[in-house]
Amino acid sequence: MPELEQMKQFEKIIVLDYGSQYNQLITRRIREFGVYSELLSHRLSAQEIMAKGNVKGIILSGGPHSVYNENSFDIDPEIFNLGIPVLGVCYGMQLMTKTFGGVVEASDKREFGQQPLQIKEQSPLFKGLDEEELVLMSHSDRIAELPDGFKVTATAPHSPVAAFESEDKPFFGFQFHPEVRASVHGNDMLKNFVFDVCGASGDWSIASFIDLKIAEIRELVGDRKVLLGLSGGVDSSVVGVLLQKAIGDQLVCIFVDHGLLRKDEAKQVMESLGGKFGLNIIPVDASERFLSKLEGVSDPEQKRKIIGNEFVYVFDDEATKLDGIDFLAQGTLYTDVIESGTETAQTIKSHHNVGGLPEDMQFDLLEPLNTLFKDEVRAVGTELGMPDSIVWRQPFPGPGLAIRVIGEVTKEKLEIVRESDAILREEIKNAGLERDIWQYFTVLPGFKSVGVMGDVRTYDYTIGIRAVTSVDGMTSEWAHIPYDVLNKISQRIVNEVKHVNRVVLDITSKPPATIEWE
Ligand SMILES: Nc1ncnc2c1ncn2[C@@H]1O[C@H](COP(=O)(O)OP(=O)(O)OP(=O)(O)O)[C@@H](O)[C@H]1O
Ligand SMILES: O=c1[nH]c(=O)c2[nH+]cn([C@@H]3O[C@H](COP(=O)(O)O)[C@@H](O)[C@H]3O)c2[nH]1
Ligand SMILES: NC(=O)CC[C@H](N)C(=O)O
Ligand SMILES: [Mg+2]
Repeated sequence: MPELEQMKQFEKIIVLDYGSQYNQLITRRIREFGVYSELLSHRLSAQEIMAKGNVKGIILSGGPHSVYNENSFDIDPEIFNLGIPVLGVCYGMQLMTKTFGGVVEASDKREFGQQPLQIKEQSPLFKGLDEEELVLMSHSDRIAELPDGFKVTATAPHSPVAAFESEDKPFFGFQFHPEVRASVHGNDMLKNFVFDVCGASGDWSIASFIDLKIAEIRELVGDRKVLLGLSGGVDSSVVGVLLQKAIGDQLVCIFVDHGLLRKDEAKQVMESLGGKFGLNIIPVDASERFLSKLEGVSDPEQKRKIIGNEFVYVFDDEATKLDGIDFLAQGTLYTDVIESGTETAQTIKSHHNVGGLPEDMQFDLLEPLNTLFKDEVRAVGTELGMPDSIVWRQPFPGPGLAIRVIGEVTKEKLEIVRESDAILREEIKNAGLERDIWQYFTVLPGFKSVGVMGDVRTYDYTIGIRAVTSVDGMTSEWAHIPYDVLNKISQRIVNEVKHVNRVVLDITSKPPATIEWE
């Protein structure tokens, strides 16, 4: 997307990415304070950072590496000559230590989990806090020698240097992670950095995000045409309404029925988004195409890549018919990007819309939400005037039921998942739990077991129930559905869905599991 003059005026806190699991949390915490924040590659030079405009502060994230190893991620030292405050978190602090001539070494006492932090010195970052605070530690290196001109401001049981700062420059380091909830007052420390040290005033909001994106989209697209992959889910629907505001009838939406949708989904999407919002939607029935490509394939990553590719080929075909489409818009979120793997983060699973895209794609991508998390997208939708019935829909992954039939996908197995999922959804709705549970669905693990029905031996499939609570899909807990509701769901599935004789409940959080089974 083009960098607009308008964007340059907003105050910014830049987070440099050293590969931590939590680094994206730093940016969203700061955005929650009403200050724009963006996660950028640690390879950026001081000059490239300044080109973003109105940079108020820089945060160096944590990361899995050790600064004393060869080829560990480095920093442009000029960043420390910009006159801008810098906060290093964990790896970031250790990198600062190394840059200023201190010593970092492997510690014989590793620290993982909540630890008491003893605040030893006045520091603007600890304003309003107690002398002892609980913080989350996750490291195995320690600062053995302070760099010149730095002083220790806090200690922890195994970290004599748990926080430090420069005596005369606005440079700070935390060995702990202030961005996670387990650091009880971590948010206050970040706020102190952003407002008191960096002097931000808080000029950012969801409304300004929308205005800015609309301006960016207009500038980029001009009078050309955009094709949006519209699934009826929250993300692409919000992109649809945003694009319609920005470029009106230069937008065409394609809704693909890949044969992997939930019961009645196609009908509902056309009614709710085509009707009320007047989005120009072309439905495409591509089920035979997808199902034949998936035949005989059981590896989850391969399935995801086939589906991602096929989506784009369908979009290509439709674009050829329409003539003159330059952009493919998608409702990609930050979660999709990070889980698909980045320069610094591992691939957890290739989301069809990111890691599953073919290399020979004809379009330029337009993904206005790709720095946001699901709850932020919901706030954008509400701000755009979209109803709760769309904004609060549970997420449904693009690869659909294909990643809920474990292993090879067949029509028979899809039907079992589809029918059992419809029962689950109906009963969750009847119990009034729709808004309490973030996502809920059934999976078919693919093995058979023995049962007895009406005195007859059965040898049939098991259905798994997966229901989770979450804020943004990055982490989740299993939802505690009342036993009587579970009982009803189980009875109905075994009675009403052919070839199922057993129902089990998935009681793992994410991590260590993920929400979907593939
Ligand atoms: N059936 C489909 N037809 C067209 N595009 C699709 C379809 N399924 C997914 N996509 C595209 O892939 C993107 C990613 O899918 P994803 O499921 O993450 O988002 P969503 O469906 O918009 O929202 P939600 O997460 O609430 O389901 C969508 O935003 C959309 O652009
Ligand atoms: O559009 C999508 N394309 C995908 O390939 C995909 N894989 C997972 N998901 C959804 O992302 C959230 C996190 O899922 P996981 O914990 O399973 O990784 C959950 O909400 C999942 O449903 C996907 N969405
Ligand atoms: N979480 C981190 O940033 C860890 C940094 C470094 N690898 C350590 O173990 O100390
Ligand atoms: Mg979806």
